[in-house]
Amino acid sequence: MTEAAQTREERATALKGLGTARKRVEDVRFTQGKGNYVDDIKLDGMLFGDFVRSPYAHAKVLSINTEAATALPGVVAVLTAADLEPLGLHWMPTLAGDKQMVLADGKVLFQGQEVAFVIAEDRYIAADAVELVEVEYEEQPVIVDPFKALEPDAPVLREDIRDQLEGAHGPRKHNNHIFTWEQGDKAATEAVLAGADVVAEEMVYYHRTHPCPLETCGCVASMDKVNGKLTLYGTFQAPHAVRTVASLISGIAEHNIRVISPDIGGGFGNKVGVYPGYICSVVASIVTGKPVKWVEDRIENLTSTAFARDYWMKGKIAATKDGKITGLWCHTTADHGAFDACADPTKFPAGFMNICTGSYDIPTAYLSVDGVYTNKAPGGVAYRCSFRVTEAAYFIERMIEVLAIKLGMDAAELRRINFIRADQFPYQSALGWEYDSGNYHAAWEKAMKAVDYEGLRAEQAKRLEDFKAGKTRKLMGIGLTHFTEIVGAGPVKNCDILGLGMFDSCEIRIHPTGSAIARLGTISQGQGHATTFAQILASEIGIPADDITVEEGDTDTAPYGLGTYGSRSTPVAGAATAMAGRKIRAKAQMIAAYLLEVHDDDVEFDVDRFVVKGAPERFKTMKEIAFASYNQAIPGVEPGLEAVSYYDPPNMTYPFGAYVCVVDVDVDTGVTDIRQFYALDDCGTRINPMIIEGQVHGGLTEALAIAMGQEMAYDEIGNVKTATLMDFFWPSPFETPNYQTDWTTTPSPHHPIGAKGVGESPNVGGVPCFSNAVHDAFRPFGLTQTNMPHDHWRVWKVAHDLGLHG
Ligand code: PCD
Ligand SMILES: [Cu+]
Repeated sequence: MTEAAQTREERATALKGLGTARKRVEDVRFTQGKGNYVDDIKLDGMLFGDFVRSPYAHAKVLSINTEAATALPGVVAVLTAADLEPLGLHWMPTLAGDKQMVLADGKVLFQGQEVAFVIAEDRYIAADAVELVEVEYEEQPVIVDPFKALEPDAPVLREDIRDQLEGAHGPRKHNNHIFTWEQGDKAATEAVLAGADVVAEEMVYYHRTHPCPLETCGCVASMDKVNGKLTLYGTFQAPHAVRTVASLISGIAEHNIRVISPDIGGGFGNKVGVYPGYICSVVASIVTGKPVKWVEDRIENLTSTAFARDYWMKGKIAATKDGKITGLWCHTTADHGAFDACADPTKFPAGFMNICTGSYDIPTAYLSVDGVYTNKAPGGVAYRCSFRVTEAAYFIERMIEVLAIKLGMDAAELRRINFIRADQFPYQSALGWEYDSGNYHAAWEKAMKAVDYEGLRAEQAKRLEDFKAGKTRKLMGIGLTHFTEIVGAGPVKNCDILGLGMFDSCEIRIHPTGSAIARLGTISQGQGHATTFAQILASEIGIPADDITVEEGDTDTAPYGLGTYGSRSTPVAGAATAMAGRKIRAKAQMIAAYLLEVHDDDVEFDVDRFVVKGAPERFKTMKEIAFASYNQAIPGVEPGLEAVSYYDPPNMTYPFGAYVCVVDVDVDTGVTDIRQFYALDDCGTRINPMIIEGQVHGGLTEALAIAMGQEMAYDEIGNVKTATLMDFFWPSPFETPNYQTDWTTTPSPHHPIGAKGVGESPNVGGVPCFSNAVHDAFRPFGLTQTNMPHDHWRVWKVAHDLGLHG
């Protein structure tokens, strides 16, 4: 037997399990253009839908005339709110407990809002017909500023809930107010602020941006009237939740709905929500009896689907004169746009913003958030961050810098003094979280050493001297960040979406010849789940990763799960995968013992086999055991080798990282040159180092985009100024710096394999790091805070306002 000749190590290597830089199995298809995306789906007789959208940000809809459009040859129907109303589908519930118009019902509330849905025989006819629909609007005053929205005489945006004093998250204090969310101890925090040696205060704005995935959102709805089954293909990050919601909204029994997320070209939170296009396509398919495809274009994606951030965070941070932080206070004004369609676990209307004490041991803290309606697109998704965690990290990492300035202290040292110490974990934060594990000081020192922090500061001082002496026009900035993420939503006890607990699942079937299929409740959008989840299993059950198929995204076959976002797949579905694997192994142990004619306890697992304790030459490989499970009648053991696990995590996981960015800023042009970026990530046990590195590169590049240019900008009458990639910054390899990646490993104590998420971390840590670098360059000239994105114009303006242009 060849297996016997191999060493233990060789056998382990052959599995390509945990820790292996295994090449992504999905890329064989993707790099050959053989992916299967929603727009690749072509069904017999398929029709195409397209939207008439509002050019105004706030207007009454006086009339809609569809005659000319309907008369165009090839047009099948034009739907308006009046057509959806009898079905009760002209409005739909949002994930945040609000409701949203599917098609304009009497008025429009943001530019790009869906007004009518044209269904035609092809995509081009549909687009032509859109132009023929005549809508009469009466413009209304527009509010794009959340502070103005709360003024006493502000126009009422949401007529439908006018004077309604109670919202989904408690009392409303104004017609444009959505909720107030409070965490922590207000009185104690205010007392600390009042008695502190030093208090630094700042308004930190995290601008509105958009996930803008390469593939826009879309779906194909196919109602089979013969068997009563609806199949819905779509770019869904949570296919099972979509099935449940579709059933609840449409009244179609859930077993008659099949939701399929095929390959997805990037999600980044954009594909978590439910959009009018999905509802309209389903209705259109039911009405016409034909499959209906709807796929957005880029402008539609940017103007109408879920945005991210738009948080105005007013902060106060208190410390002793030698820099020990004593208290943190934050009030956030959250601009949610026209409808509250924020994607957060139900009990967290501002997501996990209460992780805003960051990596620091802050004894007293208070956070309040006011959600506000404005005439902008709805959404509020976690664009590469677990539910408002990037906002929280940006806030605290800016406040630390602002405090360092006030104290006249080095910002690296200020962090060092305040980090939660390794011996304090599990750490209970003042705003209610229990951090599972961390070693911040170790990560920080490793980072400082890797970049030669002292050396960088010396170089910076020299540069400043040269600048002042007129020898250079470039300033040097050093950006620092130590972030703590919170991912893995989440424990069913406090995390649900629309009442669905946020557990996740894995089901495994081992085939007679010893290969396997694993199905999960999550869905990859490019993360490489087919590669990594097979690796978890390879280590757990001793079957090579190459012999394990991982399948996700088809609700008819996959076990129920809440999907992929918030870096939850590894913490939750990854845990389920390990647990299901352990069930397989437990059964395999019984089978092995039977075959080896010893007691169950006398065999032990050894990489890819069970061996008789003390007699390693007597063993059965997992392959042999798999076959035996189908071929032998084993007393007391059911045939077959399958297992399923539904995993409810006991806690979140708390990945963290230490980042350093070095930038050269040309004060005359505002051009910034990121000359070094060092990123140390700790995501606990590392499943696939190569995938992790790719995730970090991707997340950092999105962070670069957001910090340095990407923005959803509106003018004062609500026109979207950045609706195409001409204006919306998408970094190319040209702007993207080289990244130096590094790691430490602090396993999660409660996760079965000790892994934490990593996909979002680089964005959460990256944005403050880039931004801090730009701020740091101007620190000697008195800059404490300026708004992102730090595009060339804004940077030039900062230099100008500081008098650096002579
Ligand atoms: N320790 C560890 C961790 C992790 N990992 C890996 O890595 C990844 C990731 O993971 P995670 O962190 O867990 O995550 P997930 O859940 O899977 O995913 C999610 C994320 O992911 C990221 N990344 C990405 N990539 C790509 N390519 N694409 C995409 O889309 C994306 N997205 C983004 C986002 S945004 Mo949200 O949704 O906003 O909330 S959230 C998110 C996978 O594969 C895994 O397995 C490993 O290896 N290890
Ligand atoms: Cu977020």
